[in-house]
Amino acid sequence: MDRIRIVGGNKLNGIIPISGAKNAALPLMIASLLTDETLILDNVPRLADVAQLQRILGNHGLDIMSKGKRPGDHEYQGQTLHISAANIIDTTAPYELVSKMRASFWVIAPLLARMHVAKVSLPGGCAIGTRPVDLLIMALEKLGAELQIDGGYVIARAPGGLTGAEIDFPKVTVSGTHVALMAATLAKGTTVINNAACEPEIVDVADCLNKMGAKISGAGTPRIVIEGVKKLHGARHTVLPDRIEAGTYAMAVAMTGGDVQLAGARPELLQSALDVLTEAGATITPNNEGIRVTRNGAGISPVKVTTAPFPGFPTDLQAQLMALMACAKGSSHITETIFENRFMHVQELARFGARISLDGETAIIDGIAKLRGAPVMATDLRASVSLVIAALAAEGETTVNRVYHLDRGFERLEEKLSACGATIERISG
Ligand SMILES: CC(=O)N[C@H]1[C@@H](OP(=O)(O)OP(=O)(O)OC[C@H]2O[C@@H](n3ccc(=O)[nH]c3=O)[C@H](O)[C@@H]2O)O[C@H](CO)[C@@H](O)[C@@H]1O
Ligand SMILES: C=C(OP(=O)(O)O)C(=O)O
Repeated sequence: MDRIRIVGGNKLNGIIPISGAKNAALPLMIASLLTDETLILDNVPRLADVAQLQRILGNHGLDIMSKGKRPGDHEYQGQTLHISAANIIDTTAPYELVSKMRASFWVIAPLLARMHVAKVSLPGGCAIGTRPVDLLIMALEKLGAELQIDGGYVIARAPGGLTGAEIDFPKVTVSGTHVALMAATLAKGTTVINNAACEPEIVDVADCLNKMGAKISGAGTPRIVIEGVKKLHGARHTVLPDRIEAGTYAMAVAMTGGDVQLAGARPELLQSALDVLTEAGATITPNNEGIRVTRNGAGISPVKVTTAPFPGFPTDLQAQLMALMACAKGSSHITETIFENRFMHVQELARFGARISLDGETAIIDGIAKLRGAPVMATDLRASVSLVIAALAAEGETTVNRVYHLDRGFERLEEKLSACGATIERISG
């Protein structure tokens, strides 16, 4: 199993190119199931989750062609995928494939919408809470599907096709919104999604679906209206930049000090995180090429932050902020409201000497002057990268074990950080 070795203490200086967003690329790839024509996706990140979804889509009978680099392409340019679901030969998504990645469960929506039948294993994904799918099932039932759970599979049928309906989510759910949105595009009549997630990745998927001929309005607001159409067609779409990757590197710079340009990052996608970083003492300068992050001299100030659905502070940056606050001059409070068990990084950060206590859904972090490197274990995707951030600023050497979690969501992490002066290497095997 690969490990990452980091020797801390170097400031980060240089340019970090921001990749396409994992959490948009995955549902966009899944949306290709809705049409028998080719969907072309540009700026798809090279990630383990993307490769896994390619396997899942391949199992349904999709042809996926990945275009290689062309002269003049930037070394970090994302890949272009040509995905064709001309023939769906299998409407089952098996446990062996789906259990590795939560988003793969979402294939249930386009399969039901187009094929009127789907059998999909209950999902896996990051161990950050119980993560039920009751609201996804509720949304599909509202659209007229019959669902039952048998042997760990959700078996869904809609013999006459789906029918538009009013879907009221009792809580904001990204997965629920993606599923309802995709299913409703081919339903008969109009669907209204109330209390929809407003995350930029939802907007990106809705934009792509509209290019494919869907009739969606209101994406990015809590009320999305979808007028069902008979058929969708092919389209070409560029995956939006990864706001979580951008926020992660911004926190790394705030932690180590230095001056880094996050090339291609879009500030409006992570304004709440940028505001918190400014409060913590980093200087954030949006510019034409992305976002410049600097911290020179000044220490890190403590903050009080509560995670919330977009445009609030993202849960996917909570662990990284906690690593940063481990070195703040004072006591910080971070409250996690989205997932009930997203504090697995606390015990690992403690190995660096961080002083963190938990009180229900709030972590209290008493900053210390210096963390010390240690062997640590990656537990989930964002927790893993919080350990990398801590290690970059810690005195001495850190080994991060189980880095396959990182590979799910961070493209070429070691290359991007070492290009900015970090001492970081992957140890294979
Ligand atoms: C691949 C992807 O895009 N993953 C993101 C997505 O996860 P995901 O789509 O799984 O997150 P949701 O927004 O659906 O979950 C939010 C909350 O709703 C609960 N819930 C959800 C569905 C359901 O049927 N019942 C239910 O109770 C969840 O347990 C959680 O407590 O949004 C999360 C919240 O921004 C992010 O942390 C993940 O990175
Ligand atoms: C929790 C995450 O991913 P997933 O929903 O795929 O588990 C994440 O991207 O931080």
